[in-house]
Amino acid sequence: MQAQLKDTIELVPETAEKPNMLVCEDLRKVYPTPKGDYVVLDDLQLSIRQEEFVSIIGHSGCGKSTLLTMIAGLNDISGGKIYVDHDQVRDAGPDRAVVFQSPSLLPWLTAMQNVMIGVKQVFPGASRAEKEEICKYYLDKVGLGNDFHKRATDLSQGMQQRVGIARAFALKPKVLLLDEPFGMLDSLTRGELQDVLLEIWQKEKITAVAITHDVDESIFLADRVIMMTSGPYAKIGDELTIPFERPRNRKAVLEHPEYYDYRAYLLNFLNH
Ligand SMILES: Nc1ncnc2c1ncn2[C@@H]1O[C@H](COP(=O)(O)OP(=O)(O)OP(=O)(O)O)[C@@H](O)[C@H]1O
Repeated sequence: MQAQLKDTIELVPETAEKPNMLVCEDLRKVYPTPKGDYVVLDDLQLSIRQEEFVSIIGHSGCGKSTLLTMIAGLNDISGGKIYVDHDQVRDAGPDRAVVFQSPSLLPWLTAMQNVMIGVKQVFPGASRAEKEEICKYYLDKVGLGNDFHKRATDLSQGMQQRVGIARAFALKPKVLLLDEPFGMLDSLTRGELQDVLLEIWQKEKITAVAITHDVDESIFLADRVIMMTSGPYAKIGDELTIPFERPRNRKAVLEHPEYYDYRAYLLNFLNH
């Protein structure tokens, strides 16, 4: 299989059984710099189905985080439109939860209190017991069932990122946005957290978009890998559907006869 750069990636028309959850239309981002305007993204088209898990790969600096933060409503859009569940994105909102590389927990608060901050905002009408139930449920799911009351500062980096994942899912968002979520972790912890993420995602079926530099991770997580061209004027260059059955088993994925073809296709894209 040879990776070939497509001229344009068109928006895929949605269907009744697979409606779009996230759409980027003619998206453009320009950063003003002392040397003049820098056009990071231009004419970018992307549509992601409800319950789909998409990975985004591309060279460093091509604009992946810019795209994700624009979807999150944390970064102004210079042109085009973004829709989540058919509503136009104008600023940040609880329908989009973000997991960054560093979870940025409040260090003096416990794991539970850190998750509770968002839960209080999203479920203001729920009783204290109900809110605690939500926090405990997701902390338990990420493997912190015995660590609710540990302060963030006393948690390892991997445990802190587990809290970050619990915090994001606890908001019950429509779209989960992950920006290199495991980039700072050792490979063993990284693998463990990929499994944790997929296990909860499998249950919740929240539409998810994950940026990663790791080709193997992009395949393991996603139903579709989106490849971004290098900037400036970056756009979606190609995409690859990953048809492996779910729930995914790492060993089965690695042993799948087509695994190395997919891997080679993605590496070939990145090397050109
Ligand atoms: N606030 C800003 N002002 C000016 N230029 C910026 C700003 N933020 C990002 N850039 C530039 O925009 C380009 C895209 O940055 P971005 O962080 O989105 O890329 P990326 O693909 O996520 O990179 P990486 O993979 O290294 O994290 C880079 O050239 C970066 O230097």
